Amino acid sequence: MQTVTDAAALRATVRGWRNAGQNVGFVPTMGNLHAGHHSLLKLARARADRVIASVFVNPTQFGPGEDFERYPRTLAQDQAGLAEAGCDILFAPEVSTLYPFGAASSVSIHVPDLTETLEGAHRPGHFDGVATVVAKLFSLVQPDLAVFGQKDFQQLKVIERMVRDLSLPVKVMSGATLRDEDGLAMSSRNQYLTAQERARAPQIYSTLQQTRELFRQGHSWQALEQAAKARLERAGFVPDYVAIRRAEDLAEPGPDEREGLVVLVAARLGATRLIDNLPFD
Ligand SMILES: Nc1ncnc2c1ncn2[C@@H]1O[C@H](COP(=O)(O)OP(=O)(O)OP(=O)(O)O)[C@@H](O)[C@H]1O
Ligand SMILES: CC(C)(CO)[C@@H](O)C(=O)[O-]
Ligand code: BAL
Repeated sequence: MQTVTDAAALRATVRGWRNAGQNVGFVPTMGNLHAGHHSLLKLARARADRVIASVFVNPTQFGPGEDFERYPRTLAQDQAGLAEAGCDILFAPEVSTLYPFGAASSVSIHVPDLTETLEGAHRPGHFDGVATVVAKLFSLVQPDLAVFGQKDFQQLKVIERMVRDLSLPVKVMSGATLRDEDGLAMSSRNQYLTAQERARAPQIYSTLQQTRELFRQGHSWQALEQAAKARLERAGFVPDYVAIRRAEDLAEPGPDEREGLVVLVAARLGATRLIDNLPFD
């Protein structure tokens, strides 16, 4: 596996592959890779002749006071894991490659509606940063398909919407959320948890599961949101939201709507903010 930092070198290699009739799969990440990322790579590998992963801690998707500085950067370890997982190129650009005019002066992509709620409401500007950097990465890598995790459910919807609205020639695919044995969704941020917090963290997933079970038994989604929030608070979390939404567009369901819903949560445990979700169908 080659590690490439230079955009022209990346383009030249991709052009060579294309001339040889090979298609390209892409897995964008912020690094500190775990089995969840590797599962996305495997999906790309199964559907593309060549696979590129990117590692880039994107400054424009972090708000003031968020963890941009302390976000774990483990490039050597990531390289080893990606090579083993059958990645052809690791693209690890400098900030100046993605933001030639500086991050603050970048062209910015705003996906309306979908980004005004949930993560977007609690992390203002976050999805502008995500949409912008993903569009830039797509432009540099020019993949035929790109794979994103369902763990970042709203992010997946935002990217699908951007790709469709801008007619980008990329097929967006998604991979299921990989979890530790006790149910905690794998995430680079889990390592911020103290041992005591780590022991409590699986209650996010058990709360999602209980919410789905009670929904299937006929409880109303409004009552279940309140119950799940209270349960998390009792367990020592500070929830930003627990929301039952339409999976398709993240809109609030109608009072009697029972199909195609998903429960999404973001909650703080000490200094760590965790997100997770569970589709009801
Ligand atoms: N547990 C997981 N299972 C499957 N995909 C995942 C998982 N965690 C992250 N991903 C996906 O991997 C891609 C890169 O995500 P990212 O590098 O932010 O990883 P992360 O571990 O979620 O980090 P963070 O803690 O910052 O959210 C995204 O498409 C994300 O949805
Ligand atoms: C898609 C992404 C790589 C853009 O920086 C990031 O938001 C992530 O890792 O999910
Ligand atoms: N995995 C989503 C990226 C972020 O939280 O910034």
